[in-house]
Parts: sequence; C-alpha cells; structure tokens
Amino acid sequence: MAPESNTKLTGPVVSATAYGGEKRAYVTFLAGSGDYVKGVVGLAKGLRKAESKYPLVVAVLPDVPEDHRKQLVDQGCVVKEIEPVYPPENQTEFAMAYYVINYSKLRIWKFVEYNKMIYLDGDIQVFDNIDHLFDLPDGQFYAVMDCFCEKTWSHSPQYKIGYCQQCPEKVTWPEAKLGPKPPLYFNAGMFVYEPSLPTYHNLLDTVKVVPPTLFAEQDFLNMYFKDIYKPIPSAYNLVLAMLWRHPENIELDQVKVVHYCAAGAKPWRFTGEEENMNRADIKMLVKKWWDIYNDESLDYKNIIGDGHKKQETLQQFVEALSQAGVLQSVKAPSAA
Ligand SMILES: O=c1ccn([C@@H]2O[C@H](COP(=O)(O)OP(=O)(O)O)[C@@H](O)[C@H]2O)c(=O)[nH]1
Ligand SMILES: OC[C@H]1O[C@H](O[C@@H]2[C@@H](O)[C@H](O)[C@@H](O)[C@H](O)[C@@H]2O)[C@H](O)[C@@H](O)[C@H]1O
Ligand SMILES: [Mn+2]
Repeated sequence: MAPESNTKLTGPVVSATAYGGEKRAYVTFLAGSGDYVKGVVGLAKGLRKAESKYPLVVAVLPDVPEDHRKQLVDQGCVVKEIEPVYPPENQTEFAMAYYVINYSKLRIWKFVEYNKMIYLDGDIQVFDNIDHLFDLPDGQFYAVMDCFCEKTWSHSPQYKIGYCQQCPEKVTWPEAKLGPKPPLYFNAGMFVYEPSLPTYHNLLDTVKVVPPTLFAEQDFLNMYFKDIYKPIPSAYNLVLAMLWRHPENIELDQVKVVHYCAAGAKPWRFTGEEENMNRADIKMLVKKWWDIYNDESLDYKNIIGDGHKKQETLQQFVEALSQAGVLQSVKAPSAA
C-alpha cells in the first residue's frame, strides 16, 4: 500500500519551525492534469504579493503530472502527494460530478508537522494579508458562511423553499414541516483548522459510513465540525454569488479573499458568457487575478537571491534530517 502521504518533500522547504516554533502553513489541494494548476500558481503568487510569512503546501493526488508539480516547486510551494479518499458507493448525484474527488481534501488533517493551517481552494485568490487568522484561538473550526441561492443548490430543501442563511428573515424556516433549522453552514473552499492524527483517522473512519450528499465533502465537513464551527466575515472568502444574491452583506473594498466558485468564474477559463459573468465587478476581480498571475516580479525565482539559495538548500537539508527524525526540533538558521 503506497504511503498515504509522500513525506519526501519536494521543493524549497521553509522549515515548519522557521518562525520560532509556530508551525503554520497555508494548504491547497490539486487533482488531475487539467488547468487548476494555474489557480494554484496564482494562489502562490498572491500569497507572496500579500507578504504572507508562511509557506503554501500543495496536497497533490497521484494523477498530478510531474511538470505541474515542478511548476509549483518553482513557485516555492511544498508539494506533498496524498492518496485519494473516496466516499462510500451511493446513488447520490453530487451538485457537480467532479465533487467526488474533493473528499481527498480530508488528507490535509494528516499534515501534523504543522499545528495550524489555513486551507484555500485552488480557485481562491488572497489579495490582502490574512496571516492574523493563524492567531485565532485553537479548538475551533473557522470558515465563512455559504449561500444557498445558486442553481447548484436547486436539489436542496433550502433552495426549494427559498431559504438562505444569508437572509434568514426573508423566508422563515418551516420547523413544523422540515424540522429544526439547519445549523450555520460554511463554504469549504477556505477554513482555519488544526491538523491532528486522531481527527484525521476519525474523519476517514466516519466518511466510510456517512452517505454522500449534494455538496460532497463540504456537507461532510459541516456535519463533522458543526459543534466547533465559528463563522468568520465574508471578507475572508467572498463566494462570488454573494455579489448578486446578497450584495447588502458585502463590502467589496473590504474583501481580502475572493473565491471564484460561481459557474463560469474560474479566471483561467473566463469567457464572460455565463450568467452574471458580464458584471463589471466580476470582470474587475478576474482582471485582478490575471494581474497577479502574469506578474513576473512575483515569481519565486525573482524573489530569492543567491544568498537565499544557499539558505534554502541548507533549510532543505535540515528539513530532510528532521523529517527523517535525525534532528528533533529544527530551528531554521537566521537569514543573517
Ligand atoms: O479538477 C479539479 C477539480 C478541483 N480541484 C481542486 O478542488 C477544489 C474544489 O473544487 P472547485 O473549487 O472547483 O469547487 P467549487 O469551489 O467551485 O465548488 C479546487 O479549488 C481545486 O483546488 C482540482 O485540483 N482539480
Ligand atoms: O465539493 C463541494 C464544493 O462545495 C463548495 O463549492 C460550492 C459552494 O460554494 C456553493 O455554495 C456554490 O453555489 C457552488 O457554486 C460551489 O461550487 C466549495 O467551494 C468547494 O471547495 C467544494 O467543497
Ligand atoms: Mn472552489
């Protein structure tokens, strides 16, 4: 059985203990040989532009080709291979057929070389520094509330009665007919969490016995973390549909993180032809994404000088020793 997580770290590694013992990193997920790698390259450059001080780990499925992995390594990412996670066989139709691969995100709970991580979908861009989210109190699961108004929700009871948690007063939840109002529900494209082996193993055991539903691992994570879920402002994960569904809940100039999850919104495939994609704000956000993606000054190779090169090699060596358990706790050498 192949190791669940390929501990052979590839790429410039910023030691997990590089920041005085705080073992923190951003993490995203990449599957397949398609164009989502552009999203992850853009995310790596966006975090650099926002002057984040933490590395970006990319959990890749085995089907991610070597040249895509090299692109990510060349952008300073820490690439870690994971094995897929499949939900139990079931007749459920997911809202999007490809959602079945998103259960593999659950592998990121195994990255216990970090004690706090921020997960970001590959179709997310970070436009302002959000490192302060790592300082949120432990023991909670932080994420932004989702919206139920898009057609992707059309099979859900909420959509059918016109209920959305973003405007709970508009249509009151019919408790008599549908039972208790559902707990607050987060979008699983961005969340702050703590890797943990016991949680990881319990997640994998639980996913085997929970029938899959419309929004796949997003529904599963909402069920699993419902008792410790803490909503954070939509500025940290602007689900694009909020712009036309609940503009009263959005202050666009305050938005720090944009999630290009509406149909037709992926910047690297943008045509502007789908519904709502002709909006000026959408076109502005897509341009902002491309401005970062095309900015060569943000490429990792243009950021590190020779001096860093030596330090980075040394860090790689030291990290490899610590990964091999040769060194217990490793403090990255100071840049000086
Ligand atoms: O072919 C794919 C589909 C999805 N993903 C990853 O899975 C995440 C969740 O999928 P997506 O963002 O498309 O879902 P949405 O947020 O649009 O519902 C993506 O952001 C990527 O990180 C991927 O790498 N390759
Ligand atoms: O696999 C299920 C996915 O569910 C979520 O996407 C949805 C959700 O945001 C809906 O509210 C939108 O209407 C829809 O467009 C969008 O695709 C997560 O963003 C993604 O990471 C992943 O968990
Ligand atoms: Mn997404």
